[in-house]
Amino acid sequence: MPTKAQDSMMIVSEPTRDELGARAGSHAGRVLREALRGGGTARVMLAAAPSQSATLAALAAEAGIDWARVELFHMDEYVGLAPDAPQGFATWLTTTFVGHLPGARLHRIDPAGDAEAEAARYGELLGREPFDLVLLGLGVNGHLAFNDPPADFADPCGVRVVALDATSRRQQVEEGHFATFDDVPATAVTVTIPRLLNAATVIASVPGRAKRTAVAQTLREPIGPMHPGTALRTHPNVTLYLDAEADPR
Ligand SMILES: O=C(O)[C@H](O)[C@@H](O)[C@H](O)[C@H](O)COP(=O)(O)O
Repeated sequence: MPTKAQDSMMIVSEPTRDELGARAGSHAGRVLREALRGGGTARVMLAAAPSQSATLAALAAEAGIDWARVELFHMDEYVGLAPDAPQGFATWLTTTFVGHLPGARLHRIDPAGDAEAEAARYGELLGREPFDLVLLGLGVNGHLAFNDPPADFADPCGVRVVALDATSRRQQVEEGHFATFDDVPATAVTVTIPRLLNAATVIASVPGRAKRTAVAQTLREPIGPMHPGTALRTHPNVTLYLDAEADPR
């Protein structure tokens, strides 16, 4: 499919979710092989969500990546879940992705315990070095990680505790992760937008009809806090992978 620039963002539209994943995963594989060339390490920031499944599956199948030299982080976690709860984002990532990669290390955000202290700890761990690669999705409300609108594009903090808005919590019920709205934790630890976008390469995987409005807003609305996804247009190296259902054009 043709690609097209929107502001500085490249857009790749594929017919299906699996084709989107194959294309985004192979892009991520190229970025990682390049980052690892010369024998160093690479730092990768991950979203943990169904929209990422096809991309992560394709990336896991990529050849020539020494996962023992890749440090993996995740961008958000619910507050108050048991550390092994199936809804936990670190647990989901371990089961679907990291557990299949020999030698890969995921730095987990701990959902139990003192959330403020955990946000501070994780922020320290991330430090200020840019990520080599960020793989992210877009919420139904346009969020990046758990930065719901209005999102702070200039947050001086790297990781913080946030209240989840109703759309974000409903999305989790609609996707089948929780039985009821009240079961979805009301707060989360999230990497902030400036820290998330402090990255050499950002690959956004956004499949599905439920995301079409959020994609349209991300592409067309003025850049600003009410549409967190518009922050992607401020970054020089973002590729947005869509499937036909998500593509509003
Ligand atoms: O899961 C995460 O790590 C992030 O909180 C979130 O930003 C997510 O990537 C989008 O909400 C898309 O989520 P879905 O794939 O569930 O639609």
